[in-house]
Amino acid sequence: MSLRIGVPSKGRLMEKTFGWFGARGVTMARTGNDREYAGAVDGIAGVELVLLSAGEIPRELAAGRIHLGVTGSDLVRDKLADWPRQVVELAPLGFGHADLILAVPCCWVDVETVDDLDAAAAAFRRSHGHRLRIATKYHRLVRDFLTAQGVADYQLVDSQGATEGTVKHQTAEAIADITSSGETLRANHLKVLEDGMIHRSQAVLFAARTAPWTGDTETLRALARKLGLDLPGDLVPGA
Ligand SMILES: Nc1ncnc2c1ncn2[C@@H]1O[C@H](COP(=O)(O)OP(=O)(O)OP(=O)(O)O)[C@@H](O)[C@H]1O
Ligand SMILES: O=P(O)(O)OC[C@H]1O[C@H](OP(=O)(O)OP(=O)(O)O)[C@H](O)[C@@H]1O
Repeated sequence: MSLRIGVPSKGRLMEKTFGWFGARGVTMARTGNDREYAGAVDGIAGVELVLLSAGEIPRELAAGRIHLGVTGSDLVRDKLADWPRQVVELAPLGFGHADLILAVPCCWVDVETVDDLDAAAAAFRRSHGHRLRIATKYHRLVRDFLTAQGVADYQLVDSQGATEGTVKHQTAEAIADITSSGETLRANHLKVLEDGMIHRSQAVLFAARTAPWTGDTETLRALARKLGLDLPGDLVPGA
């Protein structure tokens, strides 16, 4: 058996993950040609690198097909129901920062807070005959946030990309999406609600509660020592 660790297969998340492990004596690299999703780990025995889409890592952890995985804290919370039952956060990695926010058109001068949005949503339904539409790919996080704020008079519209454009294209009235520099929001004439912060995300090293740890306990202990991590007592009995 080997301990399988899932890492984003491309872009900044992959490079920064390689950097984080490399700084702790665990060298990760892609192998083969540019398009081949194969990887290798040096500096510790018994660890297998699995290159995956960041969005699929939560599901692979929950299924126990990988033991450890690096992905955004937003993706784990959105893709897994009751995520703390399925995975454990071993370490925040200090990169991949992005805020999941709720935003409305800048020209909605009376809407600055979630309460204002609630009032606007009720008025919108009365005048348009259908619920105000919020475009997002983060369905679970947005629903949970709005439920906690007592907002119910809306509908979610699925948007898997270019979400800020949905308002201009009239497929939604508001959006919930990731922002980092704020450039895309500004360019699309959208403003973040004052209390519209849904989740502050960053890349996190997660461990799967359901992975078959038996046989990999030694490797896990050695890796945790190398990375300077404390393992939660209930993750692997005896580790
Ligand atoms: N500016 C940003 N834009 C989008 N995602 C960002 C940004 N900054 C950090 N992130 C984080 O990166 C992660 C998304 O990564 P990525 O887009 O590679 O995933 P993905 O959608 O699964 O990719 P793909 O399916 O194309 O492989 C999320 O956790 C997100 O919070
Ligand atoms: O605040 P900013 O620095 O402008 O970044 C935010 C934008 O970046 C992401 O989009 P991405 O480029 O990943 O494309 P997408 O629209 O396909 O998700 C995100 O969905 C926002 O649209």
